[in-house]
Amino acid sequence: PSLPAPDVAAVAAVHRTALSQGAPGALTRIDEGPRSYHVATGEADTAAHTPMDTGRRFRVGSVSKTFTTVVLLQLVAEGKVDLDAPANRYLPEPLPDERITVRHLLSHRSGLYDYTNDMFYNTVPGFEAVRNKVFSYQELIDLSTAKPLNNAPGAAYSYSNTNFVALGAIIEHVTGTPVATHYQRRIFAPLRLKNTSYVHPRTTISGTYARGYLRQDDTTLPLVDSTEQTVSWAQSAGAVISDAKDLNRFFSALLSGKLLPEEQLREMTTTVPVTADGKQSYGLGLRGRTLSCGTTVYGHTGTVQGYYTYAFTTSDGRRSMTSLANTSNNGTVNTTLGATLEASFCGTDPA
Ligand SMILES: CC1(C)S[C@@H]2[C@H](NC(=O)CCCC[C@H](NC(=O)C[NH3+])C(=O)[O-])C(=O)N2[C@H]1C(=O)[O-]
Repeated sequence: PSLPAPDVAAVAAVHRTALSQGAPGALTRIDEGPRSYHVATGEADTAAHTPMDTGRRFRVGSVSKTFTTVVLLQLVAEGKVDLDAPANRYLPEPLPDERITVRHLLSHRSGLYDYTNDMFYNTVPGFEAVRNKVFSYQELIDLSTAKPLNNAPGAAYSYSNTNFVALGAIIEHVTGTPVATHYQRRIFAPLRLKNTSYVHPRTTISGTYARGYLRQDDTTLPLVDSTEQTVSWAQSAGAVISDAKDLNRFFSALLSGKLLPEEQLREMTTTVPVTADGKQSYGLGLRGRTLSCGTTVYGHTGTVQGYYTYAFTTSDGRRSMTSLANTSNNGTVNTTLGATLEASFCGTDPA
């Protein structure tokens, strides 16, 4: 069944609302076959007053988790990793509970505590303390395992960056190759994602990009330019840089079966509800969202200092949308930006 045409006017209205709530700028790009729709609002750089445009790169935050999942599931398809084996079989140092499996990590059911809860409790001081730091995977895992598990392995969904740091460690330990190389060889190059990179621990973004602006906890204070950072606190859980065209191409290729064999794609898209209304779900490194028009889209969201991202596609990969607002620590903006999904896939004014 064909989808209603995207409501570009409604996307622009969502952007205007996000700006009224504190975002310096926003962009949305929708791709469907040869057609693409572009909406850019506000500024990419508030000092230079550079207008936002949809071709700018940005930090994608936890959308990186889907890239990490693709690499891991390709290793599963190659017989190098067993989804239901203990994660400790593939790690250089053991997690505290042998019952944690690779699948638990991919589906946020391990119970591993999320160290960013403490790291960023005070938003700007926490960010400033780590923005130029370089962590090893083990240092981040140790921060997590200093705290008890949130739940027994497999007993509940509890989102944790630690899971995807551990998955990065597994990829590197099993293959002896850095995740950056896997991303490049397995995803970026084959899909010709020319504006997508993993440059950890370099702090700068090359090419043309949107600057990111972090709101302070005291919201009466000015935004903090958070563009340059190592993102070493996240790495395989959040350090990819991309743009809207590449993310649309990535999610479209993924859901249309170009990156994973059928069996692994089915594992990835087998989702479990994570909200009471059942409209939001999580599979393996992949979010599902069922929209008001009944369409379910698959992708991921991202929150990294200065950048909110939504990147989703239809179950057949035919229509993809990426939206960015270049601010963060502003939940109102994040929720507002999510309304581009309704406008892009249901073609209606968001309620
Ligand atoms: C589950 C999420 C929302 S959080 C997770 C990951 N991002 C982070 O863990 C960063 C958390 C601190 C970000 C910071 N906030 C504070 O410091 C608050 N004190 C800000 O807003 O820039 C990501 O990305 N994921 C999002 C996701 O998957 O959508």
